[in-house]
Amino acid sequence: MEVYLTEQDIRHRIEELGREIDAWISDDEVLCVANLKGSFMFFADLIRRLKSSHLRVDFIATESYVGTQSSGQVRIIKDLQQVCRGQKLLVVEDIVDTGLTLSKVLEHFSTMHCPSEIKVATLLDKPSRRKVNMQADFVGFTIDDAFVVGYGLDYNEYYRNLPYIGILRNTEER
Ligand SMILES: O=P(O)(O)OC[C@H]1O[C@H](OP(=O)(O)OP(=O)(O)O)[C@H](O)[C@@H]1O
Ligand code: HPA
Ligand SMILES: [Mg+2]
Repeated sequence: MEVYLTEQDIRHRIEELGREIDAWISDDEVLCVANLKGSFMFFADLIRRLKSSHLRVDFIATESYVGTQSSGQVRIIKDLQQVCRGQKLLVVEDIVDTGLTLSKVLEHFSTMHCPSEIKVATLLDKPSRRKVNMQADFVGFTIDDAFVVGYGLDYNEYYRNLPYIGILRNTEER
């Protein structure tokens, strides 16, 4: 496995992102939402950098990938526990690739919930593979077109436990 982003690279960037996101939250109430499963590690590390005392967390889950390919059908398999009303909402993603997942998630929040403002934080952005025009507000790293795993990201559910982000060159690797 080729290492693409080390634990230290990730930690340093999250400290910077935390400061940017704190400035946006200001003194307002915020609901931070992890889109599972991929974002669980980033989410845990990011929110512990945030200083707000008006911060709550919740989780949604989506599914669309088989192997290295998006099926094109994004299913929301878990929603928030409560309706989000009149507060800032931060969606936390591990990666924006084709943009299909983020598009579905934002549409879901704007139709089923009513936050005062929505922003998106993603650890990784792969703009070369976009199928829909989507842009996150807070981006950790803009990456090239390669299938990455680790730090929450999977290939057929494996590799999520790696503490770094690696490039899976050969899908026969495991
Ligand atoms: O921009 P896209 O091309 O839609 O890809 C990005 C999404 O795909 C992955 O989720 P996946 O569907 O694999 O579920 P998982 O988080 O459980 O791995 C990843 O965690 C993002 O949520
Ligand atoms: O590069 C990726 N790696 C893992 N999961 C993903 N989901 C979308 N893109 C990726
Ligand atoms: Mg996945």
